[in-house]
Amino acid sequence: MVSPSLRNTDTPPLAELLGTARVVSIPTRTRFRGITEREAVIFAAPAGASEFSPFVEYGDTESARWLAAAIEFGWGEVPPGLRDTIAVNATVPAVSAAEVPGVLARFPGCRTAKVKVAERGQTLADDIARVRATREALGDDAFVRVDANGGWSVTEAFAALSELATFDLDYAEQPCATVPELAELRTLLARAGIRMRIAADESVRKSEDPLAVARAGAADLLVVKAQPLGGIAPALRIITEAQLPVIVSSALDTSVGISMGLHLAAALPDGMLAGACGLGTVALLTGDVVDRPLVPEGGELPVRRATLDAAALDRFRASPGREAWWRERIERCYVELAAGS
Ligand SMILES: O=C(O)CCC(=O)c1ccccc1C(=O)O
Ligand SMILES: [Mg+2]
Repeated sequence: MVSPSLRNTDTPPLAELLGTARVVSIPTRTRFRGITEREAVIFAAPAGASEFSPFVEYGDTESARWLAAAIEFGWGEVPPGLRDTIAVNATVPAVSAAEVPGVLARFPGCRTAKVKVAERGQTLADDIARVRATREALGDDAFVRVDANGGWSVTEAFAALSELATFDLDYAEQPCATVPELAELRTLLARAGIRMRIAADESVRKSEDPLAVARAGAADLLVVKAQPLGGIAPALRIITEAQLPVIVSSALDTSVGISMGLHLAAALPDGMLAGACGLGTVALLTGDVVDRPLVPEGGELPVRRATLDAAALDRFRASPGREAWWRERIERCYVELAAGS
């Protein structure tokens, strides 16, 4: 992993960082990767609002990269944008098939949907029903993807994707957890004559070496998230080196973190984007912290910074205990970054 450092930005002192920080907790509409409350730190920073929102179970070393991203976006510069709108996908959590139309309705105009599969406690039949409902709702000319979050073994993935292939999938995201498993699965699918592109997500954003999956030829495309990779500039470096098409996605951010992803997607030269980006996820939250939430309209989002809404920051303010927890986490991550620079 490119070691995160504070070298290339105008790094604020810790006191300034903490002084501009607001901790919020926003309920999700439906459970998403076990989450029903999305906690985030929002910085009212000089370059514009910025966000720090590593998932609560992540360790400090991993979370420090998310802090480097927040500092870059709030105190540094964003690269020039090459487009001013970004097409986004609908994100369908592991809901029942009957709930799929209601979820899709939150993503007006989206002609691409990404469906969560391999959820713990569910079966392949549940996945098939959810994917079928999505394909039926969107029609044959839409793009439908699945995301297993590494939840399948190679055998399970091969069996599942053999069946799901009948729905003409755009790609399968992180079907298995490890790079060797992804490589083995691709070989098995090719041998069986099943055309199915494989996207790597966790193998990029949670790996010691985000380029290992590309080097191993274990994926057809990469899902890239700005916060976990340490910011827009580090993500662009990884994309350039990987030489694979990419989808820019969110980590269930508020509109502030979504704006970071939009600026990354906007900086990518034509031909590097593999399709609609996973940046429509504000639609999965019950609220937001900005004036004009970055929710999809006509299947796309405008590339712009978000402006904070003071009343919303108050409304979603986290409890004093959670606020103290996040402030201590920022301090620990800041120390890790300072040590790395
Ligand atoms: O890509 C999308 O459509 C939305 C983002 C998403 O799925 C996600 C959100 C939070 C954490 C993990 C993931 C993921 O892609 O695995
Ligand atoms: Mg994913």
